[in-house]
Amino acid sequence: MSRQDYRSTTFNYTISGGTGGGGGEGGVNGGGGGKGEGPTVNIDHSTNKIVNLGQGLKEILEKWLEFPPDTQDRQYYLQSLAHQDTGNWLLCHREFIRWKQNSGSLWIKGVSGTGKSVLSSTVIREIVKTCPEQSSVAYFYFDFSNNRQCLDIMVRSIVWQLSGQSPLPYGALHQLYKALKNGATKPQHEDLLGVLKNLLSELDQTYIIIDGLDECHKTDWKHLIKFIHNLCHAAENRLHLLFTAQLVQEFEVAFKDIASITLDSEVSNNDIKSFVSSTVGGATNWASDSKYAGDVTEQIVQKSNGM
Ligand SMILES: Nc1ncnc2c1ncn2[C@@H]1O[C@H](COP(=O)(O)OP(=O)(O)OP(=O)(O)O)[C@@H](O)[C@H]1O
Repeated sequence: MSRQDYRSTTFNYTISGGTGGGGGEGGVNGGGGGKGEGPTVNIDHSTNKIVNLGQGLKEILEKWLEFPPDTQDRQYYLQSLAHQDTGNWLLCHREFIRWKQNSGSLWIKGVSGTGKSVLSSTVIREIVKTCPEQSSVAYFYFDFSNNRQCLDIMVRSIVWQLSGQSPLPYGALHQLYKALKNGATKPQHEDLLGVLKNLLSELDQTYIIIDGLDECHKTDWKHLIKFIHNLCHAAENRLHLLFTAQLVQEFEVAFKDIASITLDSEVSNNDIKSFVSSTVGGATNWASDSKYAGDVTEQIVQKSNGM
């Protein structure tokens, strides 16, 4: 359903689970209990956005999904590492521009340490900054250090982020919550995939960026590959999916038909040079002397071999 269709639709919400009213005045028999009231949802009909989830529908759904991480912490951290202007080569790359402007998938691949995660954060910054207001963005960093290595956590996080950007925020998720006995049952992988497909069909241009597929638990790889393939074929024409991963055989085989950019020493040398030359220039020893700085930078860049 498009945004336009929502404008002419009336939504009836039945929400259970509110708090009962206070007890009545004590008498010989005690007073009657107050009237229970469910959480209220207010919809701004000019935008069809939920403006107030009343007594915590959003919180109820978030808890039901076991608090999906939004990984903004990782985004901020990686952007703090990115040396100024590094990654610009990618933003100007023909394949990247094609991906940004047209729906489809793009795989950024490279061995460990070639800067895939930092580049992902640059891509996310670029998309958030430059894409039209009606587009939606969700991202996830698989990450050993934060124990974010499960496919299930990634799916919950992406569903949660996109739910908040839907024309009817959290509507599809709330439907699922109701269908699963008002949250008595936890959603299965397939349930969440159904919500994700709904979201993708109702959202305008949607950008999903997933960093570090190889950092997902290997036991989940089979399902992860299936998930990526499903996304590639869902919601024709409106999903832009970018993911990064090391060059492992399983991914090479599974994603052989997906457009890709390989990070090798050739493409990353300019970024490395920019970083090394600013570090050498700021050194407090002989290396920063203009007589030697150029040579020192060249030697380090050569020895770094793209990492
Ligand atoms: N653009 C950059 N500016 C400054 N430092 C960078 C940049 N890119 C990478 N680095 C440095 O290199 C390190 C490794 O980068 P990153 O984690 O992005 O690589 P990766 O390819 O994702 O590695 P892995 O596959 O092992 O996860 C970073 O922690 C950072 O110190």
